[in-house]
Parts: sequence; structure tokens; C-alpha cells
Amino acid sequence: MQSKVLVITGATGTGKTTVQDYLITHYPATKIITHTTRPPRAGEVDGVDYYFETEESFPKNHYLESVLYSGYHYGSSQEGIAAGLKRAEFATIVLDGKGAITYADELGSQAVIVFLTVSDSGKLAHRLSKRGDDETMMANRLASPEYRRDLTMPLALRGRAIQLNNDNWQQTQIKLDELMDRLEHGEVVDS
Ligand SMILES: Nc1ncnc2c1ncn2[C@@H]1O[C@H](COP(=O)(O)OP(=O)(O)OP(=O)(O)O)[C@@H](O)[C@H]1O
Ligand SMILES: Nc1nc2c(ncn2[C@@H]2O[C@H](COP(=O)(O)O)[C@@H](O)[C@H]2O)c(=O)[nH]1
Repeated sequence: MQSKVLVITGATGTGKTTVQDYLITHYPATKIITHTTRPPRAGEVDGVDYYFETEESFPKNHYLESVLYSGYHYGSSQEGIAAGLKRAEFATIVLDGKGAITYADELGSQAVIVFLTVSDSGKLAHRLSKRGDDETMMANRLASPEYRRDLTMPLALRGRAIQLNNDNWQQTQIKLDELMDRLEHGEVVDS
């Protein structure tokens, strides 16, 4: 059976990476590592969290898609996707809203798109701060058009993405377990 690609998207701080970590820890799921020119945060490791690139090295990869997000380049390479898909039943990838639309268009039913939300976007700054984000980078990000855009599901994903609220991590885990159970049983999951 063809591996499913679980695309996790939503605004900054909604919990995309947390969801990805949960899925790769609890399910036969791999992580598609993407590339970025953003400097590493404390504790981030090259080749684990991202392939950290320079302005010169970034364009040398072969991308399915790439975007500019809050002043930095991000992209998912054909090589990274192939490596992720080769090894497991599910491959997970964290993308901004624009990248998620490209995946929905390019991969069709192979992609399962999960759009994360929180009820109160005012709480996102606190989450980023708790994560240890640099204050200036955080302020720039929260002022970026990409941040604002990804707070609501893009029109192009309506009817194609599952919206999942992540106000409460315990409840989110239950919802993820339900989703994975349905996918593992080969069900087509509706949005
Ligand atoms: N339900 C939740 N309640 C409270 N905090 C949460 C919840 N889910 C995740 N977090 C915390 O919020 C912070 C941001 O989460 P995470 O890094 O997963 O977000 P993200 O969507 O990947 O962000 P970004 O797009 O900026 O990389 C982390 O410190 C994480 O532990
Ligand atoms: N379209 C893509 N978006 C990506 C990719 N890798 C990460 N991202 C998204 O960028 C922002 C910022 O990420 P951060 O790690 O700096 O907080 C976030 O929305 C990610 O989901 C990619 O290859 N393509």
C-alpha cells in the first residue's frame, strides 16, 4: 500500500511540531526533514530538526515546494520526501499553509492534511516564549503576513483538510489516536 503523508499545518505555536513528535513516537511514522535558512533555536540539531542552510546552499537542493516565511527560506526537498516515504507506513511533515496547499495539489489522496487551531490566538505568543524563542524573532514572526494568514484554514484547503483544535494537549492526543486508528484501518478520512 502507498504510504500516507501526514501534513501538519497551522499558525506558529499551534503545536505542529509537538503533534509530529507525538506521531513519530507512537506510530509507524517517519519525519520528513525540511530545509531552512532560519538560524537554529537552542537545542535544535542539523539533520534532525531541519537541514540548516545558508543563502548560498539553500537553492542547491531540489524542492517540491519552497516558501519565504517571516524572512527565511523553507523548503521540502525531493530527496527528503523520498527518504521519509521509503521507511514507513506514514510520513509526517510540518508545513506552513502555502506548502500544505501544494502538497494537497501534488499528492492528492496520498496526503492527509491536518490543520491545527487554537481558540485564543492571543495565547500563542506565550507558547512561543515558553519554547524559548528569541524575543525579536518572535515579534517579527507575529507581525508577519504569514502568521496572520495561517490563523484560519485557507480557502484552498476547505473540504480537503481536517481541522483539529489544540487548546488542550490531552484531548489532542485522543483525537490523534482516533485519526490514526482510522488511517491504519484504511479508512478515507473526511475533513
Ligand atoms: N495544547 C498545548 N497547550 C499548551 N502548550 C502547547 C500545546 N501544544 C504545544 N504546546 C507548546 O507550545 C509551544 C509551541 O509548540 P510547537 O513548537 O509544536 O508549535 P509549532 O506549531 O510547531 O510552531 P512553529 O510553527 O513556530 O514552529 C511548545 O513549547 C509546545 O510544547
Ligand atoms: N512550506 C513549507 N513550510 C515549512 C517547511 N519547513 C517548515 N515550514 C513551516 O515554516 C514555519 C516556520 O517554522 P519554524 O520551525 O521556523 O517555526 C512553520 O509554519 C513551519 O510549518 C517547508 O519545507 N515548507
